[in-house]
Amino acid sequence: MEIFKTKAALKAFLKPLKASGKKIALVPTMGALHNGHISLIKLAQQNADIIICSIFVNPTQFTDPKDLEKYPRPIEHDLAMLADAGCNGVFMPKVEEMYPAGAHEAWHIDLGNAEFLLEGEFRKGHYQGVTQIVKKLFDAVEPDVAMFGQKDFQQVLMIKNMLAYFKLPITIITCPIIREADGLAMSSRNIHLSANDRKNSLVLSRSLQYVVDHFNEYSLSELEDKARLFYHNIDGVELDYFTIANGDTLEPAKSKDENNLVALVAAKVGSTRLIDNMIIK
Ligand SMILES: Nc1ncnc2c1ncn2[C@@H]1O[C@H](COP(=O)(O)OP(=O)(O)OP(=O)(O)O)[C@@H](O)[C@H]1O
Ligand SMILES: CC(C)(CO)[C@@H](O)C(=O)[O-]
Ligand code: BAL
Repeated sequence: MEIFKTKAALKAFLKPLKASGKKIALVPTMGALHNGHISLIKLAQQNADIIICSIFVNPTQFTDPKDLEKYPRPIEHDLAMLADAGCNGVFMPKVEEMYPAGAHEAWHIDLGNAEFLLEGEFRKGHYQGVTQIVKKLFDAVEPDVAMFGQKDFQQVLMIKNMLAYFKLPITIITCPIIREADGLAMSSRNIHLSANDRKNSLVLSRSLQYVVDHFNEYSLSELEDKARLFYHNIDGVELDYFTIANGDTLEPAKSKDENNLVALVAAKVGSTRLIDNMIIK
């Protein structure tokens, strides 16, 4: 497995591979890898010949400086996991490589109204930062396909909108959420959960599963009310939102007859903010 710290070195590696017709997949990550990330690598291997994983904790998408500072960075462990999974190359640039003029580089594109909903409401500007770095990663790799996890449901929508904005010829593949045996969605931030937080964290997947399982029994607002009740009286858990939304627009669902419905949740468990979702239909 090759390791690249500069765009130039990465491009030099990819050039002959592209010339010989190899299909390239990019798996963008912020590191602190777990089996959710490895599932993206495995799916990439089914869809391309050469897999590049990027590891970059992107400062411009963090709205909370403490969150950025304490983001886990176990790089040796990450490299071992990627080598084991058969990843071909790892791109791990420094901040200066991606933002030569500094991490305050200007960027603003129209991502549509969904930018301002849900995560966009709680992490203002987050998706401008995400699309800014993903565009830079796409420019560096020029992949045929790129893999993203459904766990960041809104992120996938925003990246597709960014692709449409720049008319980039890249196929986005959305990968299912990988969960711990008890239902908690794997996430790099789970490492921050105390033993008590870890127990409390199950409320996210349980409330989502409740809505999926009882979808035919109640109205949309009853389902949301019942799901939100799961969060009442749990010490140390603070619900940001629980919503049943249209999966294309992320606007609150108006009718149970809509085709593409998804339940999405974000909650603070102890001092760790977690997100999760389940597709209803
Ligand atoms: N449990 C999971 N199942 C499938 N894909 C996942 C999972 N967790 C993360 N991913 C995907 O991996 C990619 C990289 O995500 P990232 O490095 O931010 O990891 P993360 O675990 O989501 O961390 P965070 O704690 O920042 O949410 C994203 O496309 C994300 O959606
Ligand atoms: C896509 C991404 C790597 C951009 O920094 C990040 O938002 C993530 O890990 O989901
Ligand atoms: N996985 C999404 C990246 C973030 O939380 O900033």
